[in-house]
Amino acid sequence: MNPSTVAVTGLTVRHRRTVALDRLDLSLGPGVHGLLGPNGAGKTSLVRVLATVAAPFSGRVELLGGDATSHRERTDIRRRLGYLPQEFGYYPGFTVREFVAYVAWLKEMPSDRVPAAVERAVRRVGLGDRIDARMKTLSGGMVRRAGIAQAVVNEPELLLLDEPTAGLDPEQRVDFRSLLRELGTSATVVVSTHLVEDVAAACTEVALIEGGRLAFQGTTAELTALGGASTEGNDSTTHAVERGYTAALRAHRTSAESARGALR
Ligand SMILES: Nc1ncnc2c1ncn2[C@@H]1O[C@H](COP(=O)(O)OP(=O)(O)OP(=O)(O)O)[C@@H](O)[C@H]1O
Repeated sequence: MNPSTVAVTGLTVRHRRTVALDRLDLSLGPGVHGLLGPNGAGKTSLVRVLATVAAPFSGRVELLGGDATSHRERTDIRRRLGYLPQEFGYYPGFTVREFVAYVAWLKEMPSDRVPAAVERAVRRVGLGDRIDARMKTLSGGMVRRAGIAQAVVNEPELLLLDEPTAGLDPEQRVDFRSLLRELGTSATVVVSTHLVEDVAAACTEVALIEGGRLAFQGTTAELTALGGASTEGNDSTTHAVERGYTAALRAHRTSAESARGALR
């Protein structure tokens, strides 16, 4: 069995006729992994499979040493992972405490551990002073933070965050990135994001997806190095990670194009 927290082989995900992921192979271990790619690349499709809320069309998905396609093993995997979807629902009349406790209950956490775990999770996202406020009274950014709290309440070994910083104010983003770094010292954290600042500040590794295939995987430093010295734009505004991202995408497109050419 593969020792990685996430071991995906030949993963294909389809939405009717659209192929969102195309025979993807990916292994991830502890650390903070930035999941990058253009709009429609397949990031959300991948995160949803890793969160076990969507089923693959084909391929193998091993999470935390278990087979995610096996009903029995999936239950154990779900207890041990945390997931923040791009959009999530909640009962508007619930307080933040009730919302996070409800998720702890869904994760089948021992009930004597829940109250302290809920308070810790809510404090970690800087919502301690609003813990007894109703969800419907929170701002969009605060709802997002409550969403992050529910994702970390069970101290997950695998944490999946789909665009977690969308809607957070700059100060909260800075705090959130330091929380990510802390979580990544023990857990495998996957963060889908369009913000290169998130990657530069919090991610140790990067997986870049395009057209449902892996275009690049390596450390953030390796991605940055791909960008080389800037020859275009103003260096102070063109971030080094952004240049690496663009260079990796272009290299992937060129090699995909020559592979297609060889087949013609
Ligand atoms: N429910 C759906 N029905 C049909 N097609 C879908 C559905 N969800 C996603 N797709 C398609 O699958 C592909 C991958 O979409 P996905 O949402 O995984 O990409 P993404 O990388 O998360 O994009 P973004 O950065 O815009 O959030 C796209 O072509 C998209 O149009």
